[in-house]
Amino acid sequence: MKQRRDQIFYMCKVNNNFIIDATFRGNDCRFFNHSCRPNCRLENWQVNGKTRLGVFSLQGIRVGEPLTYNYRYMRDSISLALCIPFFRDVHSH
Ligand SMILES: C[S@@+](CC[C@H](N)C(=O)[O-])C[C@H]1O[C@@H](n2cnc3c(N)ncnc32)[C@H](O)[C@@H]1O
Repeated sequence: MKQRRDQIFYMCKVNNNFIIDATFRGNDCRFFNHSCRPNCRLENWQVNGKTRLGVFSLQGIRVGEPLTYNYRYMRDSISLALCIPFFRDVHSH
């Protein structure tokens, strides 16, 4: 993927041993964008020994408003991932 220089990245790192790759297939969660001031949060649960991810809203969300959570890591922009204050308003949706 790095070699193809894909601009849109659909990887979600659950932990050091588990990465979900939704590049070619996935549910609607693959379309959540990053924000330093997100309207949702991602939770990692262990249910009957299996890892489950859940996305929960943090506030009321209007129809048409982009759904976001804090990726904490993004391949293509360290500043966006770390939510450095100077860049925060520039990059956040
Ligand atoms: C999991 S996808 C999110 C859905 C994607 N926006 C789409 O239209 O399919 C992650 C990619 O979306 C883009 N993206 C996500 N959040 C962004 C943001 N706050 N600002 C700019 N691009 C963002 C980046 O290209 C990133 O690699």
